[in-house]
Amino acid sequence: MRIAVFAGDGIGPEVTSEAVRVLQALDLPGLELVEGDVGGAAYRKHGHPLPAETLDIARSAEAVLFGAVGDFDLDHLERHLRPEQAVLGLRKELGLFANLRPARVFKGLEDLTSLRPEVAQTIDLLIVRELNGDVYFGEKGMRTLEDGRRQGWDMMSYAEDEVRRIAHAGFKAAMTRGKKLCSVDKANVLETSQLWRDVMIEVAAEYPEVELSHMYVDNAAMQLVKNPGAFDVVVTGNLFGDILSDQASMCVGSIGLLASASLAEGTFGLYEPIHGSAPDIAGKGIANPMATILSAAMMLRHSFGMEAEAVRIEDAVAATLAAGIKGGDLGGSAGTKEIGDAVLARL
Ligand SMILES: NC(=O)c1ccc[n+]([C@@H]2O[C@H](COP(=O)([O-])OP(=O)(O)OC[C@H]3O[C@@H](n4cnc5c(N)ncnc54)[C@H](O)[C@@H]3O)[C@@H](O)[C@H]2O)c1
Ligand SMILES: CC(C)[C@H](C(=O)O)[C@@H](O)C(=O)O
Ligand SMILES: [Mg+2]
Repeated sequence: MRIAVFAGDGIGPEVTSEAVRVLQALDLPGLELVEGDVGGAAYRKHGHPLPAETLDIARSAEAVLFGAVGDFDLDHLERHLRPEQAVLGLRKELGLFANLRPARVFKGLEDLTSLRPEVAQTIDLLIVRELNGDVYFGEKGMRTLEDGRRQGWDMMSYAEDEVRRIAHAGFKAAMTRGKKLCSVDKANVLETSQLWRDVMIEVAAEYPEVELSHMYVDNAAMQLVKNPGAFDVVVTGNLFGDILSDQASMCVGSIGLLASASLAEGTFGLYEPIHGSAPDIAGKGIANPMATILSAAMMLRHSFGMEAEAVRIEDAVAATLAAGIKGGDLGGSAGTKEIGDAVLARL
């Protein structure tokens, strides 16, 4: 079990080390952890946010555990040298096109979300976010017009095959859950979304048991807080999925709880919390490591087929929360390591 560990910037190393402690506590056969530099930390050391040796480590591993990247002090750099390019580069280079972001309410947190408890407790959804295309990876640029105004642009596009493979990921996920798939787009305005919708309808023919619906992203943002229990699996593009998943995190209590898996075809995957490097709380030992610990559980399930071990971790996190051990993000006072200790004790 060769796992690359890329802790990154800000709270990345703090939350990643708790997830590593959890993996080590499980006595996994042949567990080998290989660290690599990413993000601002890698830029400062190697002059690049995703050095070739880091990419090599990722390619030599069966899975990657990723913390977070981002460093506001490096925002002046050219875009290709900024810390965020590490995660974007890994997603692209490793063909990680399917990003699974589950959100459900843990027992004991119903009163702590941004929703009314009776609404919050209905949530159990999965966002399947396309991760290799959209406006993220289209041609982009900045220029000065003749009249001196600056203009920036980012090309939004999807090719049919890119939509088709994420559609299959969405339908397959729905088959393992409530058999409801809501495709979120902006087809009333965007050609990209019209193609997206057409392909979703085409692929639906291969999954007759799954009920496919379509929703515009603005309505989806509203329904996510009004009636989130109506969603089972949501499949959407890169940008919409980024935004909706942060929103979903507050519907279940905190961004410190949402894990994710970024998957290629096959079993390889990169696993990371959906949150960033949180510079405002970095170095204080107060970040919630649960999203990263839950990402490690997703890794055991998807990349190593270790369902029982994944459930053990998820149950230990749930039991920790049920015991009232919470970080500041959930109105509690437990620090990063204390939360890690509590999860370990319950393992
Ligand atoms: N995948 C990634 O590596 C990733 C994801 C998102 C943002 N970023 C980067 O992170 C940097 C900061 O971005 P941002 O502030 O917009 O988003 P963020 O997710 O880092 O933080 C948003 C807010 O949530 C809080 N928060 C986040 N994670 C938390 C945790 N585990 N426990 C408690 N509180 C937590 C932060 O303190 C902050 O107030 C930027 O450079 C951004 O580009 C990276
Ligand atoms: C850091 C950034 C590039 C990234 C994204 O937009 O995908 C982040 O917000 C995420 O959700 O993983
Ligand atoms: Mg995001």
